[in-house]
Amino acid sequence: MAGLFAEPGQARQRWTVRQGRELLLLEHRLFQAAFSRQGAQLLHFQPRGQRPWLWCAGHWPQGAAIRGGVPICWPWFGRHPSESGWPSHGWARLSEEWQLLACDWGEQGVQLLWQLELCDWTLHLEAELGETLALRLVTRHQDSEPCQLSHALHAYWRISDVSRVALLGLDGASGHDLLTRADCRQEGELRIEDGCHRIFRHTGVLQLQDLPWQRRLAIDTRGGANSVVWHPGSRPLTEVGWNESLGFLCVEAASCGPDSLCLAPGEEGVLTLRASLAR
Ligand SMILES: O=P(O)(O)OC[C@H]1O[C@@H](O)[C@H](O)[C@@H](O)[C@@H]1O
Repeated sequence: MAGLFAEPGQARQRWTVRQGRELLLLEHRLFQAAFSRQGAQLLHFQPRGQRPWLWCAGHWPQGAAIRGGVPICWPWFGRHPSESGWPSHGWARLSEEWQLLACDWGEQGVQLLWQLELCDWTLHLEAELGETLALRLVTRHQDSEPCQLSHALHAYWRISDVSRVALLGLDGASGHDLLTRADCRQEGELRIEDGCHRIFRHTGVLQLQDLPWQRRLAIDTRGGANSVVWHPGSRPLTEVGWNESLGFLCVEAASCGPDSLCLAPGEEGVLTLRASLAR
């Protein structure tokens, strides 16, 4: 996101266009942040005096999802359960139809409300940015029948080097390892050797410890059913260089797989993700 905030005297909130995407830039006394309208995706968040908390790829392919920040996976996570041609992780992160309904400034931060209406569905993303970061995704539908939903806030956390960080708070948690296709149980801290894709049936306040950067982020995945940890390891990612991919680890809040939701008419599906600097 280098250069986005470089112009002196700019407004504290403004729209700009980068790589064909409409971006909302926020310049608050406590932080800088950027959202793309596509996907209502928080791409950048940096409290003053700190390193950025979120990683984002330098190149954003046209007509595809932006890899980085906090993509919203919705209304399904991963592959669609029955439609093999439908896009991975759903439509929300591809849509440019998101509307910004509110952006309220205060001394302690900014509260934003984004909305996407799609067929019978209404999706809201509530964001509270200040010294900490909080995202809340709320799904409603108007169908007369129950609807299936899986979703994730697929955050790409920026780190010094994926081989040098540890994720704490999952000791004893069980889940499913999608790389080995076997159930798994975490013992002690989680370190990434060559890739990771585990869906834990556990949520909590996880600590992403980054010793080279002397930083520990507390990532709160409570509010969903799962914590997901993903890194591609040596598997190449389209248009992301090898060195670039060492700089993130995805730690996500989700409800997916066997923990997907079945929303009765009028029922809301809610997912939250919060982060703060651990003291
Ligand atoms: O590559 P995408 O569609 O942005 O999703 C990110 C990753 O999400 C994970 O859940 C998938 O298992 C990976 O295969 C995928 O690469």
